[in-house]
Amino acid sequence: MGYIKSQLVKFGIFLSYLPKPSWSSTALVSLICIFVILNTAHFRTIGDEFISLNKYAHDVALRNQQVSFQAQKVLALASELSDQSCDNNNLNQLRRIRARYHYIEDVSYTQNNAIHCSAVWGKLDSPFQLTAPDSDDASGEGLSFWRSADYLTGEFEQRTLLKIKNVIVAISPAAYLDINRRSTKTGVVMYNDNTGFVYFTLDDMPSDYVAKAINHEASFKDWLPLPNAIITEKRCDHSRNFCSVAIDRKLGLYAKPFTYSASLVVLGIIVGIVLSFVIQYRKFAPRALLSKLRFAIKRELVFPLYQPKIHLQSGRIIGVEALARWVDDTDGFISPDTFISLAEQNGDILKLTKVIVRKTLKDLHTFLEADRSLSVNINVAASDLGELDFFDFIYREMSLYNIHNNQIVFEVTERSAMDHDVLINSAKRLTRDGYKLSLDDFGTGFSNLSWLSSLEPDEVKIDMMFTQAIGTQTVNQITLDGIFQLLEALDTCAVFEGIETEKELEYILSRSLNSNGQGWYYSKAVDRTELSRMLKEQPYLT
Ligand SMILES: Nc1nc2c(ncn2[C@@H]2O[C@H](COP(=O)(O)O[C@H]3[C@@H](O)[C@H](n4cnc5c(=O)[nH]c(N)nc54)O[C@@H]3COP(=O)(O)O)[C@@H](O)[C@H]2O)c(=O)[nH]1
Repeated sequence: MGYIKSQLVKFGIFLSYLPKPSWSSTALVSLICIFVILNTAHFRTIGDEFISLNKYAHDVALRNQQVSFQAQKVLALASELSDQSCDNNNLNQLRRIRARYHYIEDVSYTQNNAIHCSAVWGKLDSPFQLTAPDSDDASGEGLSFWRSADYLTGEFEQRTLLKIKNVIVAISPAAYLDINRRSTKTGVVMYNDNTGFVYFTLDDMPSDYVAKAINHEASFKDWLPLPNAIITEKRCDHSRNFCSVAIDRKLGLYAKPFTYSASLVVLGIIVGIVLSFVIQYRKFAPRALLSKLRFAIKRELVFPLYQPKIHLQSGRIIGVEALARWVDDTDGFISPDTFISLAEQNGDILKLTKVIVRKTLKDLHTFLEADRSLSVNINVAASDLGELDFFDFIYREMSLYNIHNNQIVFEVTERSAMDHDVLINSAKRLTRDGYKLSLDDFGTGFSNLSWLSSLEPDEVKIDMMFTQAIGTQTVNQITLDGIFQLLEALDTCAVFEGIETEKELEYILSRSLNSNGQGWYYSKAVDRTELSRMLKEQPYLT
């Protein structure tokens, strides 16, 4: 119990962190979900109903053929008998005929619609007078038809009767009983296609639906969730003008118990609420991260780690690159690619740069003051350089320490578009003040030859995609060879980023002895304490 309770509390805390959707949007999304779920269930049910009605109509039509065949056969055989005297011999003949056709309950002889004898009831003491038939000669075969006539069976028992000449057959009441109709709300009308005369109806066929069933034309409207919609399946034997039409009333959800629809509504509400939370989360998660980032910048919770920059031939650590890191209380480590872009896109990058610059100078000033050949690369977004405040800030921070300006290398990362002239003027101002300039990600989209000629950087950083292409026989490898040639012609220091293997290091050294590099082959970014140890030990010296 205690465990469940604590999990519930945790779940409650988790929910409280989620961005809450408004009531109106939740209601709207829930309504849409209810609509979709109800309609989907409705269409599925109607689809099933169509299938089962089709089968039912087919079975009834087949049975009609069998019943009609048997009735005609019995009528013909009985009328062909030479002896129609109703004596025992004649009755036994009738019984033998009837026994062969199980959809026929009885066969009898009449005179003027008065029955004198039948296979089941034998010779009657006095003739049994039938009511007038419902239809005479409806099929043009001299046929009389009673839908439901009082028959010999007794009071309250009616039979469907067919008569040709003086012979009457009574259709067995069980003739259609075994047809499976899967739904209690389906029924059948059997009628004459020519005259519209209704022979009889089966199953659930209210009288006010008879005409509707006969006249119904199938259309897409049958699928609409309307309370009075019906679907029908018609089968006709045109040689006899005989049709049967099966009808299903109360379609889709109208056929289901109220609790079924109610549970779908509840499901729609639940799905709607969950969906609203998901939508809200998707919509506001970046905003939530941004507000957390702003909080982290304000509280100076972002911090730098330092990746050593090595002179590749000697293995000496000649500098470091300050790389921003952010570990959020709830989300944990957030990649700089994510939060730097977020800060750039939302106008917070300068504030972030300032935190990193302030912390870097504070962390490293003793190392920089102790070794004047040591430098630190600090990433600045191009947009930072367009801000006047940036220069005042740098001036103020640098004045706190005895660091030479030429020990600071500003690495210009060009992610957002920036006015070319503003960037060039700012870069010139930095170099005039004695700072060094590094062009980051050289060889990629924003950092290309045009920037190289206009910014005149002290250092170019060759993007790690070229380093990692070494030995791959790819376009990047070919481009890298071109970059080596370019570097030979220029008096610019090159730093190869992302060196991960000895093979990469050897290749770079084989092409350019004086290059610098950094990468996981040497070290990932480390904190001040680890850096201090590395600077003292110089572990990569060859
Ligand atoms: N404007 C600012 N941009 C910054 C700052 N801090 C970082 N960044 C930029 O964010 C990008 C991602 O940085 P990060 O995840 O820190 O990745 C750096 C290194 O960790 C990574 N690296 C270094 N060596 C290797 C290696 O051998 N293999 C490998 N797969 N990755 C390696 O490369 C990133 C350093 O990139 P670069 O700056 O181009 O030298 C990145 O673009 C940063 O620039 C900041 O304070 N401000």
